[in-house]
Amino acid sequence: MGSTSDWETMRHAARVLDELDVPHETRVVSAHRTPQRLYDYATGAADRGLKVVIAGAGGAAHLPGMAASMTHLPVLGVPVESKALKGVDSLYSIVQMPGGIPVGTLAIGKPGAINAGLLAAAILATSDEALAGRLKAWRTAQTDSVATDPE
Ligand SMILES: Nc1c(C(=O)O)ncn1[C@@H]1O[C@H](COP(=O)(O)O)[C@@H](O)[C@H]1O
Repeated sequence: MGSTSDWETMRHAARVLDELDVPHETRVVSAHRTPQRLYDYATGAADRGLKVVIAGAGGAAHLPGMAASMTHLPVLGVPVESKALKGVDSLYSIVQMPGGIPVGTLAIGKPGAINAGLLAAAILATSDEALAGRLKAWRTAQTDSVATDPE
């Protein structure tokens, strides 16, 4: 994520990964404030064994796109809700990538972070049957938790 202030949003992605028992790491890396850290992180990600990158940032959210430009790993972008423009700026910054460098862009804020965790797990589950089973169980539990009556 681009800032420690994004953690309130991005912790929901980490929580989902915890629930699915998917090993992961969390880092603050900013294209703007720590460009060398971003370069080192993105160019070294695949060699370190990472399989998917979730990048959350707000405002002029260049982090996901810049990360995607420096790794062939799938990059999922989460637009963090900004104060001034409610995250529409973040969304547009992340989603409008030029053809050739994809970022899989999720919804603004908490739902996007949750879904980034689930989508990362789904990507990993294509080559991990045990994880696929845990993902199915997670979805079943969610279905079972939805009340039929609003009261
Ligand atoms: N969008 C980016 C990038 C980046 O794209 O590299 N680095 C920081 N930021 C964003 O700036 C917002 C405000 O950050 P502060 O709260 O630290 O001032 C955060 O949402 C962060 O993601």
